[in-house]
Amino acid sequence: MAANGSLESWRVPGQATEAPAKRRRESYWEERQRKLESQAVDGALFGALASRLSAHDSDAAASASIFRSCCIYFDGRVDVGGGLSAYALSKVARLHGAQVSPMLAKRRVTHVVCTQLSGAKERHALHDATSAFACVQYIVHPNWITESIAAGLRLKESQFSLMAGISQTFGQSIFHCEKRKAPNASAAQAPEAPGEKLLTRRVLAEITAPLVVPDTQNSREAELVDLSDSPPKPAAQEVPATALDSSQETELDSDEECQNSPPLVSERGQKYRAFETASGPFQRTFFAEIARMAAVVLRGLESKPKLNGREVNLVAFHPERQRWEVELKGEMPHQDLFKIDWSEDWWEPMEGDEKYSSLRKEKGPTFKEVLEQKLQKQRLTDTKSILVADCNGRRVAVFDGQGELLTVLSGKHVPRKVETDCEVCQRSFPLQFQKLAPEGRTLAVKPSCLRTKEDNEVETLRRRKVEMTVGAIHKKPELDGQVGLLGAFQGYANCWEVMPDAKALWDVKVDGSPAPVLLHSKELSDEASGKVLEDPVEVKCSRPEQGQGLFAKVAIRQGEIILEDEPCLLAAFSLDVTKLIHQFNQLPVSKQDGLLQLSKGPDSLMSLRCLASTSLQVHSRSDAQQVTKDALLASQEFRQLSQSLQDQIWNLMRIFDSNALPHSRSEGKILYPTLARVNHSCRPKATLGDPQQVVSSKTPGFEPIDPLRKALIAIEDIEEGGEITISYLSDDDLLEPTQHRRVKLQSRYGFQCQCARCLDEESDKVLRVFRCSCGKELQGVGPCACGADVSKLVEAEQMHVSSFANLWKSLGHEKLSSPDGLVAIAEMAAESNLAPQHWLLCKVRYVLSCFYEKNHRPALAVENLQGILDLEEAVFGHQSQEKLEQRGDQLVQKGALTQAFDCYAAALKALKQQSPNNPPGDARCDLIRQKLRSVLDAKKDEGYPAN
Ligand SMILES: C[S@@+](CC[C@H](N)C(=O)[O-])C[C@H]1O[C@@H](n2cnc3c(N)ncnc32)[C@H](O)[C@@H]1O
Repeated sequence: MAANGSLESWRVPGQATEAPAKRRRESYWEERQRKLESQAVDGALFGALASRLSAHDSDAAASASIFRSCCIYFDGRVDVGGGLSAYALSKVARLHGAQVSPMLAKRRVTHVVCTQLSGAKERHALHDATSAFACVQYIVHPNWITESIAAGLRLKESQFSLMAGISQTFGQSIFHCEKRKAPNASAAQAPEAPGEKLLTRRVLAEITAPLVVPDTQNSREAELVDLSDSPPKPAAQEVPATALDSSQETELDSDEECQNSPPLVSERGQKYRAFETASGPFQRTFFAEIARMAAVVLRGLESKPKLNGREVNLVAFHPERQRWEVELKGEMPHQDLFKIDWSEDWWEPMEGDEKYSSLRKEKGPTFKEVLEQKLQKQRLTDTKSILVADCNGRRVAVFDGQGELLTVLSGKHVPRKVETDCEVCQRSFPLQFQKLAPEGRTLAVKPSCLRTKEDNEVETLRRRKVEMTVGAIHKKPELDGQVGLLGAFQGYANCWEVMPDAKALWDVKVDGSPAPVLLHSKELSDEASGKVLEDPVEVKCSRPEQGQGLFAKVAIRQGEIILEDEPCLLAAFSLDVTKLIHQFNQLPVSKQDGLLQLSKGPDSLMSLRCLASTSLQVHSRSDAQQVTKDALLASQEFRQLSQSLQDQIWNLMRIFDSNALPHSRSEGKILYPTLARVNHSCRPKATLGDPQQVVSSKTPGFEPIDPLRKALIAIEDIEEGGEITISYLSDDDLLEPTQHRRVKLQSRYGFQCQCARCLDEESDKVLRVFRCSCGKELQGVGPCACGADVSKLVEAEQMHVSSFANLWKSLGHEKLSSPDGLVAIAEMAAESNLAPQHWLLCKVRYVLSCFYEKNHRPALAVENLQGILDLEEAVFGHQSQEKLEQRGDQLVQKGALTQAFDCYAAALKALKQQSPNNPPGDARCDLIRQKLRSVLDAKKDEGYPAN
């Protein structure tokens, strides 16, 4: 086991290979790169090797720069056929100025050294060769290194290129320049994907051949494409080859074939070069922008014949699919101001393109400024609306009403809402999107496309309808234009669940259940006000003694599900430390950081019973003992860790111990990151629930709902800004006076409760009700008008409380075999001036009630239950659904069906008031309804009318 100072290094053997989150992976590779770079190259050893390769003493200074600016990645075994190993090659290459990368890092690795390409790698390389964003320049044989060293200079890669070898199998040398030059030969075999906007390879050839370079070999343009009314055409051959920029010239310089190829030049003066294969039909690799506004007419489409004759703009060529993206002309909705554009992740403005240079600048004109300028210039009239098209949230294209591109903006300049002061268009343009006609461009755009519709019946945010317009969600175009209801707020992820609404306007079913979609609050806006929805809660400082807490940012109604939280750590009560740390290590760094901020509680574990692990033998405590760090230190393995690692592990255990919650579907405890911020109150505003409704999804793009998520439900109205609290104690414990509650909280959770109820000195009055010997009722301990000695009342109270506690300890609730002990306490308490509504009497009688119910003495059960129901009413202002239901059951046993019916009805009402939307409540409601029905049936048998 590593003894360094990082939790990450402390992994469970055999589990470390599980796929870590992306950021972990990055940091892993960064770490490896750092280590690699910090390893010194043994100059004597590898210098000697280099000398042997070059057969003469190389000039150290000159040879050190042979591979300067090369970053090499060794792919697979390179010593096939008796060559040097990747290890030795990397050392000599580094000795000669190269950098070596442990992974094929994008835009970093310049040379991949390998002896052969597998089919997959070959396809990848071919794809790269046609991509505008190829990351590797050369794929070379290891001899390139050894022979360069032997020659004392960096030899031309083309002599060692594996791609050149492949190109020969095509009968023509098409891959002289490894980077960005070849058509995607392998993609010809790629399956044809369906899609409205992607045309087949045949049509691609039909479109491109006449458009850019007349193809003398395959002159089919006349029958295939009619360009007569398709302005503007890119002036493909008008700009001389000398206009090539220097970087491209460098790439092309050694390549005769490339120099002979005519360069393609866009309207904006950007330079591209087309390459061709001898074997395939004449085709070209365009970068997106050259084709962007090029217009052609479609001919010969078989799959979509009705599009034949339509004018389209070419948008981009996807070499891997051999398809063009095209834009159908004339589809821009003129009345509606907005239009969807493409998601073109691989489009970027070219270096040196003045028109687009501002897009990359940190500072520059804002979208509003540019738009205003453009609008002024254009002198738009009312009949000329503007169109704002979104490119996947990264760029916004602004068109005038005629479809002319006015400007394109990206990054910071893309606002959510555009406001213009323009004379003509004094309007604001929220960047929302409209669905185009079916053949229109409807590619996925960012999920910023949701808006809410005012729902008159239900005012709360939660119940608003959300309309998803075009391309609302990546990968889920089937939801476009559908309507759903906002579901639960997901605390940690800051997401709302968008659930299908009651009218089932969504047709999205997963495993027979509607699938939820997670969207950030900021992706949902109110149609009426244009306001982006706010998160309903925030974590902020509570009272100083309580640390942080969860607060309502909007008013929350009783019964609302405030949020649902996903589990992030899970452990059995018998905590396996190693597993806990392993789980922690698997979390994304941001989540780890969040967890480490949580409150740690006392410096001992309060709820975890025992520590056990295969690799960390730390054993248990008796139930009464608390686990301290010393228990861990008893383990030799733990002692071997560095001090800081020991502290981190101990802290993590404390955090888990003081924040984890039980779940009805789990045997252990679970840490919920947002719920861990909810403080305790003895008069709680909310409660926790385990949602029953579990949706598992096998549909790509849909996340299944985690069955272990936990809901936070308001049990009272919570005003905006109010703290949301729950009770860490049971309902029965809450019916005890402050001192008792505080002792319990201290012993179970290690804190002194500072809730409003505990701080209110008067709050116990309602629980401690005495009857003075003069017959007067006293609320709380205070002098009676009759002058009687009240200290006797307090003494008597203490005595009865401790005898009840002792009896309870010795028997336990379940083991009660006779009511005698309890009856004795109740009688004595009543004699010593405790009023019937005193909390102790109510509690004693409640236990008696349970006993009698179990022993089929319903009349006594009913009689003894009433006290605690009254006490609940007095303390909380309502009776608990559980006890009402229990009373209903007892009354049924007693045969008092009418009263039982009333009780069940009250229980149902209490439950619905508490949680009208609560999934667990639904199941409980059903149960009570069933009971109500059976009471009705029984009453019918008795001859009562069913209503
Ligand atoms: C689950 S955490 C609640 C969030 C915590 N306040 C925080 O800052 O992360 C439980 C801890 O919060 C504090 N706490 C919660 N309710 C409290 C209360 N009513 N009075 C005092 N401290 C409280 C205690 O320190 C307790 O160990």
